[in-house]
Amino acid sequence: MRRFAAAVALCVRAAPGVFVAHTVLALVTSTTPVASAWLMKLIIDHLVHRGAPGTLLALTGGLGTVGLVSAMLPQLLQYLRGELDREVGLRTQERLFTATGRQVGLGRFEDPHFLDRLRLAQPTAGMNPNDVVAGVLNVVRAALTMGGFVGSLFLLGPVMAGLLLLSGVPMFVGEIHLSRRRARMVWEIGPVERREFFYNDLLSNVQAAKEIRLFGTGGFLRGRMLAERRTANAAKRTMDRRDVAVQTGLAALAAAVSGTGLVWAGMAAQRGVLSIGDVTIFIAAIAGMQGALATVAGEIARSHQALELFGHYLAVTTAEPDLPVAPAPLPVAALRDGITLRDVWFRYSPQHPWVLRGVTLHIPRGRTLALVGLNGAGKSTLVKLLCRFYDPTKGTILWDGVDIREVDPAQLRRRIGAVFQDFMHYDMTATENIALGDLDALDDAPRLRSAARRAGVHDTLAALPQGYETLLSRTFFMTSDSEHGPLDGVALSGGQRQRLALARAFLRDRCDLMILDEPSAGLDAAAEHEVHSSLREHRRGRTSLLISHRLGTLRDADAIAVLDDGELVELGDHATLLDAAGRYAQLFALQASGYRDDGAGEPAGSAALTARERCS
Ligand SMILES: Nc1ncnc2c1ncn2[C@@H]1O[C@H](COP(=O)(O)OP(=O)(O)OP(=O)(O)O)[C@@H](O)[C@H]1O
Repeated sequence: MRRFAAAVALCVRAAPGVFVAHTVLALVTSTTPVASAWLMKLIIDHLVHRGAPGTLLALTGGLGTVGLVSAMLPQLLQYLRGELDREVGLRTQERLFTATGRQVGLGRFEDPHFLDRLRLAQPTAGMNPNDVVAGVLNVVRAALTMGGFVGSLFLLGPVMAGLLLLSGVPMFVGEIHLSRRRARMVWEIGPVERREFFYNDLLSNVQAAKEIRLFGTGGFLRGRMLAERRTANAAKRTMDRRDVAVQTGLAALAAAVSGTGLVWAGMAAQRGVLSIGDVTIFIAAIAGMQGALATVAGEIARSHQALELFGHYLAVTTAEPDLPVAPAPLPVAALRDGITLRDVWFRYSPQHPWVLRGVTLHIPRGRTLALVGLNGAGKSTLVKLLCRFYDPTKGTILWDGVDIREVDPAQLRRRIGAVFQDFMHYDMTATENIALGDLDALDDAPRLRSAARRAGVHDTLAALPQGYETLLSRTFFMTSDSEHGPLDGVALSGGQRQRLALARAFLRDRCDLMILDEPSAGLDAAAEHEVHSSLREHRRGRTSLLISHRLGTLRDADAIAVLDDGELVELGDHATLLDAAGRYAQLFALQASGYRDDGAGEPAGSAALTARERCS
């Protein structure tokens, strides 16, 4: 009932006028079969008893009107139902994605159960709260029709009417059983269908197309996709067979009951207990009631299934935030002192190993801290904690002494600019790709251009066919030009995309903390130099966290923190760390040896003094 009430509320809010019109018309249509059956009986009895011609005219006129109404209403109802589906679908989609957007962190997007529910809860996957309401409305309509016929039958043969009603009981039980099993099957094959979609997406995705062609993995992936489809099909086939068995049994029962009814009516007419008109309405009533019973049972089953799907929607839209939000969050003021990590321990879940182990670190305001470490050392994880995509498992992160769990996450993030290692490229125009860093700049061309200039991508963008308005994707057409037809978008190179991501981050130049996780990994040597000079300029006097495996680009950072398997093992500036002859010095010497022209690579364990002499 709670789910049903929520579905009705959603439909009413989405399109109140259409909802009322649809409901009223649907109820009116339920009365037409009974009305025409009675009019038919009256006409036949009238003809048999040779009644007055005026009455006959009125009765036939009435029957004609009812016929006209029942011929026209279904089309109107169908249109209203379509309109309601569209409006309710739109609102459902809006509420669903507003709710997922309210999730504070990333945890839910790594929870397969949540993702299964999210898929089932989407109108595009067939879930529409209107199905729940329309189903219940159809039940009411069929029940009204049935009520009319039951009344008629009770007048003619109460025993027969009782028998017919009783035959409805196994129908309900059977249909509800089927709908329960179907809902369970839909839930069980959810992960299978999501995997199928994953392979499907891979096989139609330009990024994956290169490797798939080169490694010749198309057949393998296609096989995997089809295997998932077969698994889903097998589950559906089992369900359909069960459906056929139950429905056939129910249909046989219905036929037996109506056959018995007809035999009884024929014999009663022979004995003179029923008139010819009575027999006519009896036949219409039996057929109408059987139809209505089947409709009621079928619609109850469908509504039950729609309610189950709507349950997933409610579960997603009312899901608790994955990270707790303070009831009265503190405002996040501009950074005055700095950001502190105090004994931070983190693992992605209790089943995962520790990724950060007791990290204590201070990033003073206006300074640049560089993070160094081998692959998997925990650098990007630390960044995600700073942005509060996850909370530390133990320990705290303080923004000017305030635990970031106490502040509004959206406010905190407005104070942070970032280029992530796995930065995004959007299949949108160049303007939009940059402006997504700060939507206030969407119509501010000088700001967008200045950010692009600093990221060294302005000349590339300005030279595109439509300049900054060029679509940076080959997946869609640009808007059609009536003379030349649809225009192709443009694909940027990897390095150009990275510069675009940098421009997006530069747009937030007023932010308090700039995080750059491998900002130049895809750039050529000249571009890297250019971008790092620009970054150095941009960082001046700002608080920043810089991650790079190219240690040469970090040497002018105010401090360098070395993470090893989640532990902070060294902290100091470039010179101090080289003198310390530890992990950093080893890594630096190893990397620098690759640039020497005597061809001798520096072995990993060599003395750091040599490294300092040669590299600093
Ligand atoms: N979402 C996640 N769920 C579970 N484990 C994760 C997740 N993201 C990262 N990890 C694990 O956490 C560890 C640290 O990963 P992280 O990305 O922080 O390393 P990193 O130092 O940035 O490495 P790289 O230099 O390769 O970018 C790795 O062992 C990784 O497998």
